Amino acid sequence: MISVDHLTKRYGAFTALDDVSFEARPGRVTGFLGPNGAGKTTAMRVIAGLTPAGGGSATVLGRPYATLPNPGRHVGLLLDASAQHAGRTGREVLTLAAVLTGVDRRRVDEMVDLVGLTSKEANRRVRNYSLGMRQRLGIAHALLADPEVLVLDEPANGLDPAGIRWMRDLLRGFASRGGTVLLSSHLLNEIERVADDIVVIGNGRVVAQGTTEELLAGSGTVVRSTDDATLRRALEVAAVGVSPVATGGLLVEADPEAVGRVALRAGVVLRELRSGDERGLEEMFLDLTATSAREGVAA
Ligand SMILES: Nc1ncnc2c1ncn2[C@@H]1O[C@H](COP(=O)(O)OP(=O)(O)OP(=O)(O)O)[C@@H](O)[C@H]1O
Repeated sequence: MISVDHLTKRYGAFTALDDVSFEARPGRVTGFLGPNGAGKTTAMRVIAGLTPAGGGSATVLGRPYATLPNPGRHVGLLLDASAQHAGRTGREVLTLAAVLTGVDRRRVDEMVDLVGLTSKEANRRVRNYSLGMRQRLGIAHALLADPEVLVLDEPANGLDPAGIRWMRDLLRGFASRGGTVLLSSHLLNEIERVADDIVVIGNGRVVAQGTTEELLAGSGTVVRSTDDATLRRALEVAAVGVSPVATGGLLVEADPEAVGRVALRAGVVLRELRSGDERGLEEMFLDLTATSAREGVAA
């Protein structure tokens, strides 16, 4: 369990975190979303005791991280995949961490295998690792002591599609065994697929939070047909809210079955019919952070 309670953080006159409160619960993956500079890393650093809070508090397993006995055994951190000593091999990084946290060294090989690094790669110096390999090493490091809590800042960054899927399964498995996962990401679709709960942050403030289901509810149906104009008129006659999608097709405020029935009555052939969830989070994310997004500011 991670509890963040009315957290504030200022750098001079700049407010990086403004009264941020949320929880990441055991048995669940909590996705932490926000545009560049929103405050995600700052919040995670405060949670991990690396940056002092200006006000409010952050606790992990009921206590401030710094007061946990042997915190490395309880909390796996991946905050900066490039922070590992570049001159050490991956295996040395993990062995040193095992010694420091009192973990059986045999875990090192297990973790190397688990994250998909070959033995040869594990014996290579970290300075010669690709970004994806650094992330894999960082995940191995975070999991080494078999912690109850994972705090991961952009762990999918640099992973290839197979790696992203692997990490998704790994995090789901970790949570299903009762673990707590807090992960930040810009990959909205990825968060949508992996997270049970979502916290959206913009300009240092929490702008939305809830279960993924709650946040995506009511995101409607996306439909494409051979005659969108006719379908649109038929939907409007049926008093259903409908708007065009920039990339083609229509977004309809009704479930897929209702849309399919209207299309059937109108004699329109459908080419695509799906729940709007997939684009829902992106729309929500862009809407909620519109005032803080750089592109919005520049426009
Ligand atoms: N040590 C610092 N001194 C001054 N400002 C800082 C410091 N650390 C972070 N900031 C500022 O706080 C804000 C939040 O930064 P943070 O790194 O938490 O954002 P983020 O949401 O993780 O962004 P990104 O997605 O780009 O990594 C930014 O405007 C950043 O410039």
